[in-house]
Formats: sequence, C-alpha cells, structure tokens
Amino acid sequence: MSETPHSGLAERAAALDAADRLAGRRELFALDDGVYLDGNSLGALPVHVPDRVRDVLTRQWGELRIRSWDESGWWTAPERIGDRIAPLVGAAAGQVVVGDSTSVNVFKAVVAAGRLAGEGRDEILVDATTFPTDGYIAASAARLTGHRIVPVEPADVPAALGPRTAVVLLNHVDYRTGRLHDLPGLTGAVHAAGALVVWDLCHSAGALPVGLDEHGVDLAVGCTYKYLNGGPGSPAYLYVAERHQAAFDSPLPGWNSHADPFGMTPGYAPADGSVRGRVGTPDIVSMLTLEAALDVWDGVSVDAVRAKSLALTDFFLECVEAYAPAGRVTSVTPVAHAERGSQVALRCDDAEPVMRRLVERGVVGDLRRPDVLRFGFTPLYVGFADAERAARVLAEVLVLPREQAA
Ligand SMILES: Cc1ncc(COP(=O)(O)O)c(C=O)c1O
Ligand SMILES: Nc1ccccc1C(=O)C[C@H](N)C(=O)O
Repeated sequence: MSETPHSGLAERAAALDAADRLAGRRELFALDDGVYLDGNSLGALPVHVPDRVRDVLTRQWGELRIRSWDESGWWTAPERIGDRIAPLVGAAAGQVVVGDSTSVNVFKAVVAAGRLAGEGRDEILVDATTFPTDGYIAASAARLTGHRIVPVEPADVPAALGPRTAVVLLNHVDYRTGRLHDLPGLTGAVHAAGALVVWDLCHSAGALPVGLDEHGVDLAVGCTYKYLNGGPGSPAYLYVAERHQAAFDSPLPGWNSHADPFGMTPGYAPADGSVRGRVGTPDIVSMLTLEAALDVWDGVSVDAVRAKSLALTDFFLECVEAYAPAGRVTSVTPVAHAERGSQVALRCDDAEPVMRRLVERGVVGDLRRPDVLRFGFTPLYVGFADAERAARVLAEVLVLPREQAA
C-alpha cells in the first residue's frame, strides 16, 4: 500500500469516526480488517446470531419438535417479525408480514393492487430502470390479469399517469446508480390520478427513513438481506396499508393466509390484517435468523443512520475526487442528498478488472456490468476511515497498468 496522501483526509476520517455515535455498533458484526462495502447486496453477520440459530435448531427443533409451532412462536413469526421491521419503514404495527422472496411479494402486491384499482384501469406503469426481477414479475402478472405494461422512468411517472393507470411499481432507490426517488411526491401524484402505488424498498429499508404510513403508500415490498442483515436468502416482506387490508385479494391465497388454517376447510376465507399476505409454511430457520439479526436495530434511530449514511457517501466522494486520477471514474450517484440512497456508483471503463483488484486488496464492493463500480455504505458497521481507505486503494488500483476484463 502506498503512503497516505497528504490531504488531511485520513485525519478527518479519524475525527469523524471519533465523533460518530453509531461507531460502537460495528463490534456487533463479524467483520475482518478489510473494508466491506457490499452490505447493499448481502449485509454482514451480527455476531450473536449463530448462537440464536443454534438454539432454534437444537432446542426448538431438536427437542421441542412439533411443539415449537406454538411454544417457540414459529407459527406467528411472519407477522411478529413484520412488526419488528415496521418501525424501520415508518409503518404502524399490523401492516407488514415477512415471508417469501421479494420477487414473490412483487407478484402478490402488483396483482392485488390491480384488483384494488378496479375495472376500467388497464395499465401498470413499471419503473423502466427497475431491478430486473420486478419488471419480469410485473410483465407476467400483467399477462395473467390482462393489464398492459407501460415502462416509464420514475421522474416521468406524473406525465404518464391517466385514467387508465391501475398500478405504478417503483423502486425507492435505484440499485445501479443509487438514485433515491421522490416517494412522497410520486405517491401523491399516483393517488391524484386515482391509481395505487407499489414501492420496492430493497435498497432503502435500513438505510434511510421511508415513511410508508406518513406518505400514504398503498403497498410495498422489500428484502431483508441487505441493510437489515437477515442473511443470505432471508425472507422478504410485504406491506399492505391498513385501509386496503379488508379488500386485499391475494393472488396466492395459501392456507397460511386463511382465517382458520387448521379448520382445513375446502372453502377459502381470508384472515384479517397482515396475515392475509402469507402464503405457505414459513421458512422458520431463515426467518428466526432474521429475527435475531434485527436486534442490532434496538435503540437505533433511522434518522441517525441516514445522517451518517449521507456523511459517509459525501466523504467517500470527496476522497475519490482528491485521490483518483482525473477522468478515470465518474460518479453516477446524485450529489443532492434528497436524490441519494446509501451507495456510491462510479462509472469506470474497465470496471471489471478494477473491482477484481480492489477485492484482492481487501476492499469489497461490487460490479454492475458493464461499467459500474458499486460501493454500499451501511452506517451500522462502516466508518469514515473505511471510506477513506477504500478511495485510497481505488486510486492505487486506477494508476496500475490497465488489465483487460476477464
Ligand atoms: C430492488 C430489488 N428488488 C428485488 C431484488 C431481488 O429480489 P429477490 O429477493 O426475489 O431475489 C433485489 C436484489 O436482489 C433488488 O435490489
Ligand atoms: N440477492 C442476491 C443474491 C446473490 C447476489 C446478489 C444479490 C442481490 O441482492 C443483488 C442486489 N439486489 C443488487 O442490487 O444488485
């Protein structure tokens, strides 16, 4: 590693870390001495989780066996853990249920929103920059329901709305650029047109305030393995605003969503509340892993997380500007705080070999082909010295002779 450039940035990083009231959270996570900037893809493991999962396996399953559905709270885990996530996304209790993947929840939400919108509205507007799964699922849902898909850039949604719009499916934060979309404004515009909005919160929950109730969002989905640290493939969640729950008509009305699942009657009668969003038997081991992981949020304010996230991404951009050779990378992440999520995306011609070399040097971000270097900032365990070091190592890599992509 080369010497620290004499810019004073390393000293500033140390001072910022010393003043950071979230800094103590880092020791709750299993991390090494590298810099982990990929928590926007897979959050780090909280160190207390393995013992809790061992208890789920050895005592709850191994000893209590079937009794655990009641005695260990297995059966009610989806709605109980939903209520743990709810405050992180600005929802009152009883509106969030955990289960299935984000993709499956997109399906439930889009079809149910189309049914709530009623007859005569036959268009589903889909974020043209969406994470692909949302677009694929919405297209298939539309084939089943007879809606027409209209791809639209989030900023162009107000102009594209009309009397035919049934549903608008949007990403809160763009997975590639880190752009934060205007959830209050777009939700208001969709409602003014008489339609419903479904927000995908994968890249915002646990990184910034979402305010689902405050802004009158209809439905939302999100994963739990990024900023919520639930572990690989941990179950996703579905938010259905209380005012829609009585009419929420799930396209996947499995027995777990029945008002009396153990009545095992041939006729379907939906349960009330968030339980209506359940489908089949929950994946208990993953779900209880997530439940344990959520303990790291106890006593944390999402506003404090947001303030640190913005300070970190500002500081990283400043370090990149100071250290990186001019013109080698260009940020595609908005400068304005109101338009920025919790990641920095840098466009770079030879992004693939650059990211490979960064990872070899202990700075883990990821690559979104063909030319985006993505760095996720998870305020619970990433600090300012990490940001400075990542930018410094990036600059070192960028001055090496270019290597062809593999
Ligand atoms: C915005 C967004 N939606 C959906 C997904 C994925 O959905 P699933 O949990 O079904 O894999 C991701 C990332 O994996 C994502 O970033
Ligand atoms: N679920 C995954 C499984 C394997 C590898 C990556 C993911 C991601 O989550 C990617 C992420 N959604 C992204 O924004 O790129």
